[in-house]
This record gives sequence, structure tokens and C-alpha cells, in this order.
Amino acid sequence: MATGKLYKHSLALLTDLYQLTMAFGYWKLGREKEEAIFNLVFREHPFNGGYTITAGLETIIGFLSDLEFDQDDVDYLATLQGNDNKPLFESGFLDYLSNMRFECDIDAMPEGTVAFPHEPMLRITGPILQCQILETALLNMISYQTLIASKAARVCAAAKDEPVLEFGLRRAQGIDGGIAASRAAYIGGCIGTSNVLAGKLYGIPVRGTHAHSWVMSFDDELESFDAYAKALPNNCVFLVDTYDTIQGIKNAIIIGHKLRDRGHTLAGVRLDSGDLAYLSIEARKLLDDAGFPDAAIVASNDLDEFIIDSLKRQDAKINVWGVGTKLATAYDQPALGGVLKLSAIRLPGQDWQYKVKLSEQTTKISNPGILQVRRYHDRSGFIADMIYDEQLGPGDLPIIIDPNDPTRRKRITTNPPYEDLLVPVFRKGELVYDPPSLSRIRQRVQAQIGSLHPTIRRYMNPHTYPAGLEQRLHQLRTELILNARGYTEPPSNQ
Ligand SMILES: Nc1ncnc2c1ncn2[C@@H]1O[C@H](COP(=O)(O)OP(=O)(O)OP(=O)(O)O)[C@@H](O)[C@H]1O
Ligand SMILES: O=P(O)(O)OC[C@H]1O[C@H](OP(=O)(O)OP(=O)(O)O)[C@H](O)[C@@H]1O
Ligand SMILES: O=C(O)c1cccnc1
Repeated sequence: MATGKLYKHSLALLTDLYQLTMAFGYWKLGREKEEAIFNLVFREHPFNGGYTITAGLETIIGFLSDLEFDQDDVDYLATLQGNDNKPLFESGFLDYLSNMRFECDIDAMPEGTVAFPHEPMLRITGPILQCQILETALLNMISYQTLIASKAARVCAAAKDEPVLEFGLRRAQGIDGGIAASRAAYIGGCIGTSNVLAGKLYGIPVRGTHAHSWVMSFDDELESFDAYAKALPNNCVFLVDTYDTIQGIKNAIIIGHKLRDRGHTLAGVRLDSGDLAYLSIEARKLLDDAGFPDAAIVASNDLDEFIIDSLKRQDAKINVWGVGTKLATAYDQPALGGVLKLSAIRLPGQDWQYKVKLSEQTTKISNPGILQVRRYHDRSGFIADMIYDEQLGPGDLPIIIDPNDPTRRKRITTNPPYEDLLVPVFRKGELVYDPPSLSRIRQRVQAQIGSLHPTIRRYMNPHTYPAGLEQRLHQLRTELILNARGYTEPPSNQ
């Protein structure tokens, strides 16, 4: 029975200490009811790609649904001391945490959405104290799964119509990394995983062959295949490279005939070393000539999207790709670089005050407002994305401005159909969203990627998809930046 949860208790302490010290500060100042809006964004696509696939929302929903500071948690917090060896937190604050119930609004892009730099993938609105405590966990859950789903999408795109199995658990970043990687890889397009716990938790199909150790534990390879075929006649993909790959394929064929005589099937062979193009072509010839045209050739060994692409260009005859380390660890880019930035604040019952964070680097200056993302499309696919402020509104026939280079603009002139990407997930702490099944999320990924122009899908040096700020939001942001830099008066609505 798929439960979808690795942890069966509240993870309220899954945060950085500074979030709790700030929370204490807000409480001490009586500011705990002040409301804030934070947006979770990334600044650059991972892997130098042209798009990013969101993942991790369901993990966040599980985390927030269980959220509470239980007695053990506050007992632990009571032991923390400041540099005068006195308690860091007052008991009144710990009581406050014990009684605190999650009461924020969350709006988020559904999992499996393609996202672009600076677009909020998730927006949290609520008491600033709560938003602050949750920052770290929200980033942790979305950033990593989004990274792996995006990597998987690239690997699967390279494999084109051929299935990719995720084999990464043994090299993944610890227990949670391995579980989350399997989930995200499945979202990104892998058809199964070797990770049995992920299979149980999420209902991901589990698949596998056997290891060199099985072959090595027998006196010879043929005997090992024979014994495996007798024990598991319905799961025979023989690993053929323990000693000599060509001889291994011939041994697999000998056992394949025996399997067939007993009413079973040689499902395939796995190549795990050597020149995978050459060996797969030889394997295909041997298997076909022996009457096993349906036996699959599975390949593994430090594969990634670039090696898969190269092997395909070499006409490798590989039917199934087993990809582990480089997928589950996001080997070439181990972090997404997600951030959660404050964009507005207000006292209860008062107007929002918009906020920006300055930086010497233009791309690191945050966006103010109550942000939403509008995606315009036509029959051929996505046209452009526009980040707009819900109070200013999306505007008629808007102009979309690249925040990194305001001279780059796109005018929306024809009133094309659109979709607002952030959907309500929590309202005042109550779940108002019915999370889709993993198979629906996988379908969404394929539909979303399919709606991108092929030049944006290219995994080397892709074209840049038009995504930017609605012009009045851009103007307001510019005024706030100039004001923060001391050049102007604050904008009139501040
Ligand atoms: N024809 C090919 N074209 C491009 N890359 C290939 C080709 N064949 C294999 N590779 C890749 O080259 C790398 C070979 O790595 P390495 O030399 O460490 O492996 P090996 O010696 O074949 O096997 P192992 O060390 O696992 O026993 C792997 O990443 C593999 O996927
Ligand atoms: O190469 P990856 O993409 O990570 O795929 C998973 C690897 O895990 C297994 O190897 P094993 O742990 O036996 O080590 P190996 O690298 O020596 O084959 C398997 O034979 C693959 O080679
Ligand atoms: O089943 C397999 O072939 C497998 C599983 C994990 C890692 N490498 C291979």
C-alpha cells in the first residue's frame, strides 16, 4: 500500500537555527501576527539547460500536514543556550511553538510543470514567524527533487523512446536523498527504479537484473546463469560482462534456449563495461541470429544524457538504459540554487508593503509583490511566461520585460489563451488541493516539455524561453530598487 511518506512524525525542527532565532525575535517584539509573502525561485536552469521541471510539492504537503512542535521538540529547544550559557529561548516562546498550528496560504506550481528562472514555484503567505521557520524545509524539499526531475528529463530525452531505469540508490546522498531521487526521477520520465522502498512508498515500478557477485559466487558463468534461470525464470536479464562479454552473451543464449524449452523467456542481457556501442551491436547480432530478437539489451555504467546521446549516434543497439550515480546525485550540478525571498509584508488589516533585496548582481535582486506567473500559449505550444503582481493585475496586451536585461521585451498582442501557474494548495493552513497521482504528474511533464519549442528542449546551449516581468511590476520594482539605493522617493503606493 503506497503511503507516500518516509517519515511518520512531525519534522518541525527540520529548519536552520537562525529561522528559530528570528521567529523568537518576532515573537518577542510582538510581531508574530505580521503577515509576509515569500516566493521560492531559482535563478538559473540547472545543467545549462533550457527548462526546469518542478517536483517536491507532495513531500511539502505531507510535511506541512504533520507539522507541530511536540513536547520532545520544545524540550530540546529549551536546552539550547546563547553565548552567556543562558537559555536561548524564553519558555513563553516555547509554549507559543507548542500551541502553534500551521495557518499559512500556499500557492504553488503543480509538480511536473516547466519553470523558468525568477518564477515563483511556490508562494507562502501568512504570519512572518511561520513563513520564516518553514523557509529551510520548503527549499530543501523542492530544490532537490526539482533538480533530479530536471536531470531525469534530460536523460530520458537523450534516450528518446527507450526506457530509462533509475539505479542510483547506492550512490545517492543518504537515505532521504535516495528516496527523493527515485521519486523525482520517476516524475522526470524514468519508467522504474531499483529502489524497493521508493517502490513501496510511491508505487513506482521496481525493476532489476543481477550483480557480478551472483556470477562470481559460482564456479563459472554458465552455471550461474543456469541457476538464476531455475530460481527466477520470470526475471532473466543476465549480466554478461563479469569475465568476457561476448562469451557472456553466448552463455546467456545457451540458457535462453533452456528457458524457452521450459516455457519461459530470455528477457535480455545487461552490458556494464567496455565499449557499449560495439558490444551492443555484437550482442544484437548474436541474439537475433540465435532466435532471440525480443531479448532486450540493457546498458549501464556511469551513463548520463551525453553518453546516451553519443551511444545513439554510434547506432548502439541498446533498448533499456540503467542510470544511477550521475542521475541520483545530479553529478554535474549538485544543487539547484533555490531561494525563498520576502516580497511583501503587512500589519494585520493594513496594505501590503512591497520589498526588494538588492544585490550587485542583477540576477540576484528579488522581485516585490504578490506574484503570480501567467503562461501564454497557442496551438503549437508555450509562447511566453509573465510574472505579474496580483494587485497591479496582468494588464491588457502586456509587455513582458526581461529583469536581467530590460531592453529585451516581448509584447503579447493577440490575447492568446493562458494559464496562471500558481494554484491554491493551502488556505489558512487547510489543504485545499488534491495532489495528482505520480502517473498524472509524469503525463504533465511530457505534455509540458512537448509544448516547448525544440530549440528550448535542446540540452546543449538551448535557446532562451521568453519569461519576464509584466511592465508595471517591472516599473514598480525599478522604483523600489532606485529608492533603496537612495536615488528617489518611495513609490506612491508604499
Ligand atoms: N561507445 C561509447 N561511447 C561513449 N562512451 C562510452 C562508450 N562505451 C562506454 N562508454 C562510457 O565510457 C565510460 C567507461 O568508463 P570506464 O573506462 O571506467 O569503464 P569500463 O572500464 O568500461 O568499466 P568498469 O570500470 O565499470 O569495469 C562509461 O561512462 C561508459 O558509459
Ligand atoms: O553506473 P551507474 O550509473 O551508477 O549505475 C549503477 C551501477 O551500479 C552497479 O555497479 P556496482 O555498484 O556493482 O559498481 P561498478 O561501478 O563497479 O559496476 C551497476 O552495475 C551499475 O554499474
Ligand atoms: O538491477 C540492476 O541491474 C541494478 C541495480 C542497482 C544498481 N545497478 C544495477
